[in-house]
Amino acid sequence: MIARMQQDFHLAMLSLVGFMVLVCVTPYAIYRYWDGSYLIAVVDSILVLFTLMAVAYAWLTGNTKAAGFFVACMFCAGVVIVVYGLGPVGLFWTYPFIVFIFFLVPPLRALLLLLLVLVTLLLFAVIFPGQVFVDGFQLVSFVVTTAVTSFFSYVFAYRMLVQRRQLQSMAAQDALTGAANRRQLDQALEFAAGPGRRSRQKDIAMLLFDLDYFKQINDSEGHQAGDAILVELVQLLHKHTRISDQVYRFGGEEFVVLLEDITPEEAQLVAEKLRAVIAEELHSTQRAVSASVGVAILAAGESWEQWLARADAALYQAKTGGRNQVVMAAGIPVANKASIPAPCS
Ligand SMILES: Nc1nc2c(ncn2[C@@H]2O[C@H](COP(=O)(O)OP(=O)(O)OP(=O)(O)O)[C@@H](O)[C@H]2O)c(=O)[nH]1
Repeated sequence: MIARMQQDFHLAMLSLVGFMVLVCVTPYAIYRYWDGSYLIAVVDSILVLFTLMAVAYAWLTGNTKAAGFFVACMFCAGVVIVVYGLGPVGLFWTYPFIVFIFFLVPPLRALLLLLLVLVTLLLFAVIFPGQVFVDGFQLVSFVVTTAVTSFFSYVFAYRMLVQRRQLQSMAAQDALTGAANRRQLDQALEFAAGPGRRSRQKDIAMLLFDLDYFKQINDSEGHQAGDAILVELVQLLHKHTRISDQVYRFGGEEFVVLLEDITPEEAQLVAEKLRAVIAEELHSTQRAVSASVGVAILAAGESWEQWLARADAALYQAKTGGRNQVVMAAGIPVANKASIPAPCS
């Protein structure tokens, strides 16, 4: 449970808001029943109940966006009713509400919802004079203090969002090429070979690329020229694959492309196409650059380590067979055996 919250920021925030609502609002709901303020008591109870239901929904489905938006909208309606019902005393609830809402939805959406609440409260003030605000001075003080609180909450939430996105991309991407990094690859392979994916209709293919004689480019043209080749290679791989096909840096000058929902024949055609594109379009300042490719289709019951080892063995064969070629790994799923094309080179 803790691990899941550590991984999912929105789920953690939603759970925290749920906990705070339970602890802070429940005593008020009980007090309001005892006090005879039934409208507020019912509103408080609904807030607590529906917030807990939304948190449970987020935990069960993982859909924290919908749950957060639902709770935020409910809070908006709740705070308007509470302020209307309690009058000036209810205004105090607006401040924790402002902070809560920035934990639940993206900053701009939170700001728009807050604006909606403020406009509604001001309309109430016009339609029912004296019900929500004691006098004009209180109204102006309220508008200024909520505007300042909302603005600084927005700036803080926006900054957090930008930094979180930067951190996420740093943790997931290779800094040089922009390809997904090794950690992402390990997770993707583990997921692909895991029980959830076993029931898919078509196969999943791993294409393992290794540039040929790359050390010579580094040695003769410098490390920067080598870096530029790696960047260009990833651009080519992205350009000539589907958006859903992921490109990963396996390490050094080795890259993996995962092709989902594909047959072995199609995987071989794609690998061959990519090899040809690299041989034609990838150049250092002094020479053409080629790549060797090992292709492995995930076999039934196979672990991702075994799958990777087969792709690596096929790549080794491509290297020893003369480089600049594609080799299909042995051990392809029994169901597809009849349609396996012969190794091409
Ligand atoms: N420029 C650059 N070079 C890198 C990077 N990572 C690994 N390398 C280099 O890639 C080269 C890999 O060399 P080798 O493993 O000998 O392979 P190769 O020269 O490509 O030869 P074959 O793979 O056998 O065709 C080494 O010189 C590494 O220093 C990188 O991020 N940038």
